[in-house]
Amino acid sequence: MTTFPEPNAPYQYGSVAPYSSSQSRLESSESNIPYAVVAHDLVRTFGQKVAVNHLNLAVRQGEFFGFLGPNGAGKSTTIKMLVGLLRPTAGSALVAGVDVWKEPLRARALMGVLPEYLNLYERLSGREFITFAGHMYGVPDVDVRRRTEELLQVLDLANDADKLIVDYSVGMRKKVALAAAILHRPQVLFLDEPFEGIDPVSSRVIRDILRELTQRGTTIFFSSHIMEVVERLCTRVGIINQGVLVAEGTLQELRERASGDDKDATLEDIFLNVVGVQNGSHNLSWLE
Ligand SMILES: Nc1ncnc2c1ncn2[C@@H]1O[C@H](COP(=O)(O)OP(=O)(O)OP(=O)(O)O)[C@@H](O)[C@H]1O
Repeated sequence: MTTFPEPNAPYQYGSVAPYSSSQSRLESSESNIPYAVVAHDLVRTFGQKVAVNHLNLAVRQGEFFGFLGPNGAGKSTTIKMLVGLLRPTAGSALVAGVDVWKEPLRARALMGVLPEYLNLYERLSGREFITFAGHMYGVPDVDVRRRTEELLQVLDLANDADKLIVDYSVGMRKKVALAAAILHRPQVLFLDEPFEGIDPVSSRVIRDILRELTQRGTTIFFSSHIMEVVERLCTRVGIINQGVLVAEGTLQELRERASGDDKDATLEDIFLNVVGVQNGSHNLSWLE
């Protein structure tokens, strides 16, 4: 039996041992696996628009968590609040037991982030950028050099490693940003649409790297519109719609809740069901 909070129910701290510096992580009362990401009643408004509406979520260490939702649902806004890029209007966020907004530097050291819009140093080469990121995280120089070369190799960037990032393609930019996000072996990795603009070969390589990271204890929290990838990789999925977390669980749990008897329902079926999209209801009158 899981102890995850119900979607959008206020997160119960009573079910989680309080964090203390000596404990260095959150632990649930029923399981010894600590929570790696906790969103507690997160709210973000932009003027009148409520982009994220009292979102409660808890992801355990080592989970591969897929965060889904239609365009404009609030995925990126949530991720930005979780990683310290966008201050919540209300609520709090913990990463590896550290309050992201109270101890931002400590929290940032524990995470890797691939944001939606990549803000890269355009006048650095790919190799320089990855190396710079490693040094920023305090990784020893010898490890930075070895890991940078390996990452360039496996991500098929070696031949372009000395080219300036300004001349990189969309996919190359994403790969170099991913390399920079994982080089310091973060405890928690946040990826906003990591597979967008990525070719099938690199996509396979990235999937393998991400799987290996989770097998070695890294928690991955990622958003994607590519259902097959989410279905293949994720141990658990959350679906957000209009700022509200409308479903959350393993694929099996979501299938049972959203599709009833349909044991063969795909994640796409479940997603469309949960966000309330009807088949064939979007005809263009002027095409008739
Ligand atoms: N800086 C901002 N100023 C005003 N409104 C914003 C801002 N950022 C996001 N929003 C609004 O908040 C809502 C959620 O946006 P968000 O980018 O989080 O959605 P998303 O789920 O990531 O969408 P997509 O899948 O299209 O990337 C949208 O209505 C968007 O217009």
